[in-house]
Amino acid sequence: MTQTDALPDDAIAIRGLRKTYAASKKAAPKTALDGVDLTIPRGSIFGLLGPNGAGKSTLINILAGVVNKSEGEVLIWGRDIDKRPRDARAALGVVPQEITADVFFTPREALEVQAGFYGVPANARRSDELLAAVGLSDKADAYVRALSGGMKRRLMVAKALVHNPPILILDEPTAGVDVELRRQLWAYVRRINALGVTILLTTHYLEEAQELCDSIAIMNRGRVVACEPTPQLLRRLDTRNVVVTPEHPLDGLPDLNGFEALARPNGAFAVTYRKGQSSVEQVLAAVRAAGVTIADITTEDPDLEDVFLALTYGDADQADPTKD
Ligand SMILES: Nc1ncnc2c1ncn2[C@@H]1O[C@H](COP(=O)(O)OP(=O)(O)OP(=O)(O)O)[C@@H](O)[C@H]1O
Repeated sequence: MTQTDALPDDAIAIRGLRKTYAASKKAAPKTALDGVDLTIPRGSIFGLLGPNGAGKSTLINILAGVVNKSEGEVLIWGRDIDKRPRDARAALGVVPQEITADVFFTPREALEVQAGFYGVPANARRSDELLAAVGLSDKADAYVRALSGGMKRRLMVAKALVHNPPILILDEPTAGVDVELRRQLWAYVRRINALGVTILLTTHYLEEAQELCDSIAIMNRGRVVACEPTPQLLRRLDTRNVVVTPEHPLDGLPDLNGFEALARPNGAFAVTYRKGQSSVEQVLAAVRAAGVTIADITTEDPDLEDVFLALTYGDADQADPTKD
């Protein structure tokens, strides 16, 4: 980060981003990003969610300079990746998905080598500070091969920060990590964010996005289908389903005086109501008023998964994005 740049409001600003991978002998051209607009505010922990094939890796790889975009504008820390590619990339630290361990180095050496690679002068290096930030001070001189999986991941985070980038990208940081380790890693991500680093993370785990991120964008089939502050997204969850199994099979779905019924297997139907506005009692009254004798009822609280599915798979006419 150079001192002369004013702090931008947006850590990353993306407009009209498109990417079509060229056809190969075996495959037709593939549009991975289909007009993405995304703004990641400075200082945030921003989550990018989406099913396999949604375009998350393509987007991250364009930011990292590994994949060329087809169209659109990308500013990283206010720097256009077409006009100032080196400056733009210098503002990023990227932690890749796979653990890459430097088995012959100690964590401190690994950070020094990485700093050398980025041309960080010796007097500006802060290996010890970074090791402390990720909780590896007491392992500074251990062999990396002796570190646990979680420690190696934390070392990778420290390595991505050696050139003091204002933005850290974490690609699936906790894939395959157990719950305890996941929580530990989240704590380190929060700590780094508190030090002023903007975080962009991709994840398949809704729980992770919900816990960690102040804003969440959901991608599907190369587009952003939702982008909201996390509490706003969670407010969409202010609903509950009542699942009713009628005593006798119905000819069709009952008319429930304003409530909508959706068919469920085995002759049951579900009614969704907003918790603040109605109650189970009102739903059941409408069901009885429609002449339905109730054999059984259950209630369900939807979670982020339901919002996610509704947003990403809601359009039944579209092909499943996970099937190429
Ligand atoms: N090098 C490539 N050549 C051709 N098509 C590609 C290439 N890389 C990705 N794609 C296609 O682009 C689409 C988006 O893939 P991408 O990897 O960006 O999605 P993703 O959201 O990161 O998925 P995942 O969570 O599985 O990593 C997919 O249909 C994928 O098959």
